[in-house]
Amino acid sequence: MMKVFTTRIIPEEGLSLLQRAGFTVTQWSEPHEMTPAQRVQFCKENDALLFAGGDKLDRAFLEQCRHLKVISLLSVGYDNVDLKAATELGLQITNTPGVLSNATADTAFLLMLSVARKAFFQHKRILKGDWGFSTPTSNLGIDIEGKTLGIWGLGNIGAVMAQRCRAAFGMKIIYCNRHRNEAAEKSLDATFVSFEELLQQSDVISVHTSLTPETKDKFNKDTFRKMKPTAIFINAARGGIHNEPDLIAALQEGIIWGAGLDVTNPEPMHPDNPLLEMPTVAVLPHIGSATSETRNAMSRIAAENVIAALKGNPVPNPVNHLYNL
Ligand SMILES: NC(=O)C1=CN([C@@H]2O[C@H](COP(=O)(O)OP(=O)(O)OC[C@H]3O[C@@H](n4cnc5c(N)ncnc54)[C@H](O)[C@@H]3O)[C@@H](O)[C@H]2O)C=CC1
Ligand SMILES: O=C(O)C(=O)CO
Repeated sequence: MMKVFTTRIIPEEGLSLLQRAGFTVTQWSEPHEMTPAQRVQFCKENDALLFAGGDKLDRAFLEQCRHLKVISLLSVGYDNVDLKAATELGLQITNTPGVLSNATADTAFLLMLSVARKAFFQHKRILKGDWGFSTPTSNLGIDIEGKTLGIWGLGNIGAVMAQRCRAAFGMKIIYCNRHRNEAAEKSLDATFVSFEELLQQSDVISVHTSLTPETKDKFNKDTFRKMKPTAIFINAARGGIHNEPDLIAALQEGIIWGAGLDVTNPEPMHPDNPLLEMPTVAVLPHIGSATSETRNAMSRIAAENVIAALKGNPVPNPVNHLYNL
């Protein structure tokens, strides 16, 4: 009987699919990470790995997994995997695209509105017993209605964020992407702009690219300086895309107005991070896709990738070919 190991407890939908397909499934159920040695051991004892969590899967680890029929990621992001090494070693890697776009875009939307209205900060004031004496000039946020949203990375999630913002707030949509997306331009009335124009014209910038050598640290001292002093920066993609010390400085010096982060660098964020005390900042602990419906759907897709690989069929969601993008 073929054996599958999952690096976290996975939702019921994916688990029961694997079991109904006749595989023996072992799950890591401890509330902490396994050691690297345990991970290698589990890999050796199984035929497929269903990988949840952002740990690095580097060449040294992958070399010990050559016998696996697939490493099925329970995520759309694959930046934690050395895809070049995996491909050279003949290891199939798969992901779970599409099903988490709505939930993740909703998280970006939640952050945008929370920053604009300083919601997390106001909540913390109440917790501290500081409801305060309200005046017509206190507790002011900013309106989102009619403002310009700049999407960096108009793929699956970026397109949903744009659609939500256009429908809810009549925002003007501009975007910068590796390729023009003419369908989205029509349906969202979106305008394709250069990265420089995106920085200069956006009231809100929402980042939805993958993390690659090209996008790493793209938001830094220099790029924040090109943004409006009233701008809000949202990142629900990967923390490595912004330079965190530069973001802190940009907010402290009033170079930009606010930031909403579902992803940080590093994760977890240290509780003493100054971002957590700033009124115009909202931080979430990487919960972009964390709804019951979405995580169930992700587990189903991840299980389908495992089942296809173990039955010798083409996997529905391969990512090996993306390593040079
Ligand atoms: N916060 C969270 O929990 C989640 C975060 N994510 C992150 O969001 C990312 C995007 O996910 P999807 O929208 O599903 O992927 P996608 O592949 O549909 O979209 C990514 C878009 O970014 C563009 N892009 C990539 N590099 C670029 C560059 N250098 N310049 C301009 N555009 C570039 C691509 O052309 C593509 O249109 C994932 O890679 C993942 O890291 C995804 C799901 C949940
Ligand atoms: O899918 C991803 O890439 C995530 O970050 C978690 O859903």
